[in-house]
Amino acid sequence: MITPSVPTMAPSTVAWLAFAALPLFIVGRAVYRFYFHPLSSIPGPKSAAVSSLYRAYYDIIRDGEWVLHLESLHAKYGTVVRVGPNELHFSDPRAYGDIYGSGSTFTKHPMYKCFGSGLSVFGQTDFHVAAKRRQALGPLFSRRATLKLQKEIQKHVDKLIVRLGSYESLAKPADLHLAFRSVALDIITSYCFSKCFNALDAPDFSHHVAITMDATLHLAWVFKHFMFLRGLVDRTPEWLGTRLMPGTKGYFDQANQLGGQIDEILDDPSILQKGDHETMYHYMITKSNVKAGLPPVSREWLLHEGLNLRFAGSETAGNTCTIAAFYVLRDERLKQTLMKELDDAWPDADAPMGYEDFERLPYLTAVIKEALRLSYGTVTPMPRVVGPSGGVVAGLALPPGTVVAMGNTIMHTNPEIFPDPYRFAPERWLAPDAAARLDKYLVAFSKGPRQCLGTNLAWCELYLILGNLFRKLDLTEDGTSSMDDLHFREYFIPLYRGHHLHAYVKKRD
Ligand code: HEM
Repeated sequence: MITPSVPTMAPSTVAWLAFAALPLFIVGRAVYRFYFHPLSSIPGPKSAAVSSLYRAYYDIIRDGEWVLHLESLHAKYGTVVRVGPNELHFSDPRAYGDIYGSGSTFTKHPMYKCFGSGLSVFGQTDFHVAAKRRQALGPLFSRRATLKLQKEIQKHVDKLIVRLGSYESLAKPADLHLAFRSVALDIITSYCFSKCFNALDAPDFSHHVAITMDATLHLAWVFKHFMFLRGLVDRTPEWLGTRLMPGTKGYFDQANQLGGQIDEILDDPSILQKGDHETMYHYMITKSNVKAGLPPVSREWLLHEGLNLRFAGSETAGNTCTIAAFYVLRDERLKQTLMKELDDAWPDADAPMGYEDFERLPYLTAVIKEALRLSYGTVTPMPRVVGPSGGVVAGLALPPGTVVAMGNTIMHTNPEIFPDPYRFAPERWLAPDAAARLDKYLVAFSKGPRQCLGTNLAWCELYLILGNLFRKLDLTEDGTSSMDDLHFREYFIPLYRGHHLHAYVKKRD
């Protein structure tokens, strides 16, 4: 039988055709996105509607300037802006509850994988898996567990005060920003792993993990837009990775330190019984994991969880303390009011004063709330994806798959909720109706099913650090800080561009 010959094309012809079709595809897709996409009626910049490179430009080339740019977009286009081909950003406060609130079933966007801890609670995009993992790890961060481990936290706060106190005789200012990051790092590592990083021991608080974080985070935005690079780095041997991208050194250092501990525990889980207190390992290996119906724990999963807890728990708390100290030290009246409240409530500074005692102090509480408001928690609007049956945000019906977000910065600087929003004013939290009126708009820990898992621990830490600091030390800003120092690059958390806050220190009785 004779088979009819099928005309074939030379590979070079196929390549040429594909090459010629590419511009057609790009133009065709741009026309679709601009004129026919379900979001085409939503206002926004034309280039954002046609390509996600618009956002990449602000993230990577402009070095974390997206949030700054968002403000101008809302000023120009209104309360809802199309900021990407399939993405909307909102500034209407009602949107926050719809996107993140307790009734929301929107999932986290896959971009969360860019941080390299995709197996952790934080990195879980699937709603149900995340809920199970939160259930397993949650008890470690309950209020009861935090109160029980308060002594552990206090130990590191005491060390912070001693280390800062030593600057009195050195007659030079202390770098408070690094000091706060260091104490937060020590608290979180000893709380979660029972193995402290001892960052407070580093000369001038210059622990390499606290310092290298900025470089590591910069890479996250490169990975976010070019996710294949994340996979490549994860498979690259450390010696090559750190040579090609020196910014990954901090990540590898932490992964090695934590990985060593994980290996020891996986080799012999019985060593967990010898520890001083319960850690994330107790909850993930031996306790609720099984009950929650989660798969057996792996080395990689423990590593991702550990790296994430370290990150989530240290930079955020450190930044909040920096913002509190920055504003308190610039305003003598505010500083004296805070110190007087602490002196009256705690006349003998050698007597114990715990978390629950500090919680009863209205001015300190107001200072912390105001510091949370102006440090924002996360500054990148946290992207969520509308589920298969569609959704409604601030009254707007949205098709399945739409990416939606509303940044904490936008909420916290809304002048109708917080008049004169860039002024640090603890008094706004002291009005009789403030709790009912304002608390719901303080979203530094986010809201709903994916809100911060470490909220109790964070509050405890903030009370103990700031309460002890302003009761036991008299700090005077060294005269080198200015408001410009608070300009930040937005890399999920704020990375402050300016000079670190420094202060001269005197001990108080
Ligand atoms: C002042 C301190 C803190 C602030 C302002 C803060 C803020 C936040 C915010 C805004 C989120 C939501 C992120 C998102 O959805 O993309 C979050 C999530 C999270 N935080 Fe915190 N956080 C703080 C401290 C802590 C501490 C001490 C821990 C404990 C180790 C912690 C653990 C977590 C975890 C595990 C998540 C992920 C929750 C999930 O995805 O379901 N955070 N945090």
